[in-house]
Amino acid sequence: MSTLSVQNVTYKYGAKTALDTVSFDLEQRRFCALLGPNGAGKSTLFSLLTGLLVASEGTIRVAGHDLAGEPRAALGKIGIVFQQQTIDLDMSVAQNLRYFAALQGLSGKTAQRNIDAALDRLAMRERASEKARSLNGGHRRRMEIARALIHDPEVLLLDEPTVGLDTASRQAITGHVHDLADSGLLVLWATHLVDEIRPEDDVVVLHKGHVLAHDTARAISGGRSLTDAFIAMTETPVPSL
Ligand SMILES: Nc1ncnc2c1ncn2[C@@H]1O[C@H](COP(=O)(O)OP(=O)(O)OP(=O)(O)O)[C@@H](O)[C@H]1O
Repeated sequence: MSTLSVQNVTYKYGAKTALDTVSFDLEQRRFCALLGPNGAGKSTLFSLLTGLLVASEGTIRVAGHDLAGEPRAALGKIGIVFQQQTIDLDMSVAQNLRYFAALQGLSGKTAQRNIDAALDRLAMRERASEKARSLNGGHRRRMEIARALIHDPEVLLLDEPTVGLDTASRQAITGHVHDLADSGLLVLWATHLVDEIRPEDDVVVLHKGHVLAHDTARAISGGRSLTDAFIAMTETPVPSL
């Protein structure tokens, strides 16, 4: 059984088809880049995976749970880091996480244990008492990733999580998230930046609502750089929508 299964998913904004019969299966303990240029459909797919939008056609299963039929069970297995920052700058790191834990129905010792574990996974425990406002952009992002792990999900979704960060912060975050995948999570990382992807990572190439390729970055590159392979692929005409 796949940890995340997307089968023949189609989504239309009115007459505009944003995703057209998109299918892929992903396993746990993998880092998968959802790679696509602007307008490819990445955000639309994330909105479907998190239940913000409902697919016109097709099925999504998370850890064996059908998103349409068992939304609570399916969504309970997902952690999400949105592209836009969603933290309270006037609260401390720990307060931000405690608030989120409460929303997840966690309290007391269980909440504290999960918060400590999540902060440890992002090397953020020593920052717990600091106000979020005092953190730089990279540490704020790490706090948001820790927050997405509090309820112990199996799938971690990140929507272009390094936008606006400097090179050192980007490298730190891509490193930490690869470590999370190595420790057992399935990571789906939406990006249009090929330098965030390692040769052994999975890549789903999305373009104009179609999956053009799904393989390891090394296989997709085929001896070229991933950048050259991506450009060649996304210049290839696909069925017009
Ligand atoms: N609310 C909307 N109404 C109509 N069309 C939309 C809407 N939102 C997105 N689209 C269209 O759907 C397609 C996919 O958009 P989407 O935002 O999912 O792509 P993306 O890969 O996330 O792009 P970006 O990297 O720019 O965020 C695009 O053609 C976009 O113009």
